[in-house]
Parts: sequence; C-alpha cells; structure tokens
Amino acid sequence: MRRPDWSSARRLAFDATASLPAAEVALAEAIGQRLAAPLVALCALPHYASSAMDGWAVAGPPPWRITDDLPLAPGLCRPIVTGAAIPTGTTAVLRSEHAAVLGDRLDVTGDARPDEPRPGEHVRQPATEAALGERLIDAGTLLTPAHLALAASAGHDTLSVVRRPRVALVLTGDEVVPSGIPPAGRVRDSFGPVLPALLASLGAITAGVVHLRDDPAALRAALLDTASGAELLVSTGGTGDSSADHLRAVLSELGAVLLVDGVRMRPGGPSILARLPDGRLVLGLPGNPLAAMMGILTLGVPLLARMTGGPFPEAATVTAAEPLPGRADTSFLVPYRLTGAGAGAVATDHRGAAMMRGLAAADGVLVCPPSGLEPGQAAASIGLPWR
Ligand SMILES: Nc1nc2c(c(=O)[nH]1)N[C@H]1C(S)=C(S)[C@@H](COP(=O)(O)OP(=O)(O)OC[C@H]3O[C@@H](n4cnc5c(N)ncnc54)[C@H](O)[C@@H]3O)O[C@H]1N2
Ligand code: MOO
Repeated sequence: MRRPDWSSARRLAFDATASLPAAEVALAEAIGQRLAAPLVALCALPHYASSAMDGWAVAGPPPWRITDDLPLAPGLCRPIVTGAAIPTGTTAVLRSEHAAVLGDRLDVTGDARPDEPRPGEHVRQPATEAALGERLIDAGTLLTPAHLALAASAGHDTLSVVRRPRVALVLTGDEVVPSGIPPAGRVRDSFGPVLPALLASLGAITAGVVHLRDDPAALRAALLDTASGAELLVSTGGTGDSSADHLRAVLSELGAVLLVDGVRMRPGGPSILARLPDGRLVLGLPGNPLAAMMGILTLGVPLLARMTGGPFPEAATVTAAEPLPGRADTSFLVPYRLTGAGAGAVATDHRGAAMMRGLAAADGVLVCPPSGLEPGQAAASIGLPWR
C-alpha cells in the first residue's frame, strides 16, 4: 500500500507474515521465546513427600527415641533435612529450633507452640503444586526465568518454542564509516553496532551483516543472497530518490511486492516493507538514524511480534503536557519525557531525523495526529523496547 497512515502501517506489517514454526530447544535457550505448545507437568509437583524444614521426622506424640530404623513406629524419630524424602511412618516434622535432644531422647522445647508438631506439619505433600499431566503454561506464553524454573522442576529438558526469526542486515552508504571520528562528508555508522541487540530484544537473531557501497548490483546481490537462512532482511539507507538511492529500483527489478511503500509519518516516512518473490520480507529503513528507529518501532515491532508468535502490539496512550502542532496527512513521532508521576509528556530536545539525543533521553514516543494536540489530550504512545 502506498503511504498508509501510522496505525494502518503497523497493522499491515503484522498481517504481512505469520508465526514461524516451532523448534525444540534446550531449556536455557528458551528464555524470551514463546511456547509453541502447552506445557504439562511430566511429574507431580512435588513428586514425593518431603520435609520443609531441617529437623526431625517424628512418629506420634512426644517424646521420641532417636533411631535409624525404618519404618518409623510411634514414639520414634530420626533426623531429616529440608527437601529430604519423608520416611514411612512419619506423622510430622519438628523443626530443629524447637527440638531438645538428651542422649537418645528427643522432646519439644519450651519455645515451641503447645501443639507442635501438628500432624503433617512441615511435610510437603506430593502433587500440592501440580498433578502429573496438569497444564502449567499456555501455548503462546513469552517465557520468563520463572517459567523456565517451573518447566525444569516439572521435568522438562527441552521446550517447544516458536523459532526465532533470522534477520540479515544490509547497511548501505558510501559515506558510512565503521569506527572513529569521520571527516566532513562521511558519517559514523549508527546501525551496525546497535541493530543486532535491538533485534534480539524483539526476539530475532541477526544472521549476517553486510556493509555495502551505494551500488545497485551489490544491493541486488545482497537481497538475493539466501546463505544466512534469513526470513527477513533489514536494510538501512537508500530509500530515497537520489542517484545514490537504489532500494526501490532494486526491489522493483527483483519483482518484490511493496506491502508498505512509505508511511504518512515523520521521521521515518520513507520506510518500506516489501516481499520478495521467494517470500522473504525486506524492511527498508531510511538512513537518517532517528528515522530508521521510527521505522523499526512502527513496522519492525509488529512484524517481529507476529513472527515470534506474539499478539498485535497495541499502542499505549499518553497525555500531552504541552501543545504539539500537527500537519495534514502526517503523524509526527515525538520522543517524549514524562514530567513526573501522573504528569503528561513533554517533547525532548534534539529530535531531528538525523539526531539521536532526543530518543536517547526519551521515556517513549508520542504519535501526534495530523490535528495536533492540546495540553491534556491523549495520543498513542510507542513503548521503547529497551525500557
Ligand atoms: N529531495 C528529497 N530528499 C529527501 C527526502 C525527500 O522526500 N525528498 N526525504 C528525506 C527523508 S524524510 C529521509 S528519512 C531521507 C531518507 O534517506 P535514505 O533512506 O535514502 O538514506 P540515505 O540517503 O542513504 O541517508 C540519509 C542520511 O542518513 C545517513 N546514514 C545512512 N546510513 C547511516 C548509518 N549507517 N549510520 C548513520 N547515518 C547513516 C546518511 O549519511 C544521510 O545523512 O532522505 C531525505 N531526503
Ligand atoms: O524520515 Mo525522514 O525525516 O522523515 O528523516
């Protein structure tokens, strides 16, 4: 679609693709991925009766005689540690702080409650957290450390997760230098050191990075290169119409379909989403650093949410604390800071398309509609993946 508005562009990006297939990965690798199938308990939790305290497994009322014999008959006891299996015949566990040992005799100290230990006290009964086969985590859940620990205790060594999308980066520009302070006419590469980590925070793996001159043949070859196995190519620069900008011409020559051909927003308006004839997607980000970030936040975030099996990332809202002018047919993406608890958004300074200072200082990005905003009016807000 040619130049959709900001919210239509996000929806087009989400609808451009589908969830990737499932893959079985080691438990530790599943962090941050979405579960592809419901996770069930492979054993009851806990799977045996265990002690919740260091102390004594006792049978019957006090006092008790200390023994190694099993099963425990009434009037007998033996030491036990937290987590150990409860010996047969045990009626309760007496915590060590409340135990008085005299020779081979054990009694309850004066610090204990009069009825201590109650039957079953400090005994973790089997299956109190989950029964064997019980569903513990729903398919589609984004896996956190807590989920992985639960899966491990439920007996899982691997998990079925939605495979991470592989992304090939194609960074273009004769003038772009990879390190140091560039001379006039050249610019330091703002993307190479940053995009892999940003894409990783969105669930993707960077499968390759190439730096290209502004050369259509090189760009064509890079877009046709399938060696990295990437489902998505993310390019930077060359989205414009100058003699040094080749992305549109090369995409057209390759027979790509432009799913999003520019977005009615600033910065980031020239962003492109295209599908190559073999099905791979190309996200073309403008060269201006802030514009490229807005392209990722607008098109890349919904696209990768879909590929990683997630829901559509609904925008939050934020209230403007100052008037923000609008412009017909354009959404202004405004990096903002919150002025205090419950207070509204104030635009950061230094937020030109080629600047990064404003975004670096921002709490979020406000989407100012064409009609503009008055103080107290609400607008869509894009969350920053790194906050
Ligand atoms: N006549 C017009 N000129 C421009 C228009 C327009 O509508 N008419 N649109 C402007 C807008 S908006 C944007 S955004 C840019 C889009 O530029 P391109 O995607 O074609 O990117 P380049 O021309 O290659 O570079 C633009 C700018 O970005 C710098 N750049 C490129 N790569 C990097 C990098 N890796 N790290 C840091 N900076 C980078 C590049 O040096 C340029 O300064 O076009 C406007 N022009
Ligand atoms: O995308 Mo451009 O200014 O709007 O940088």
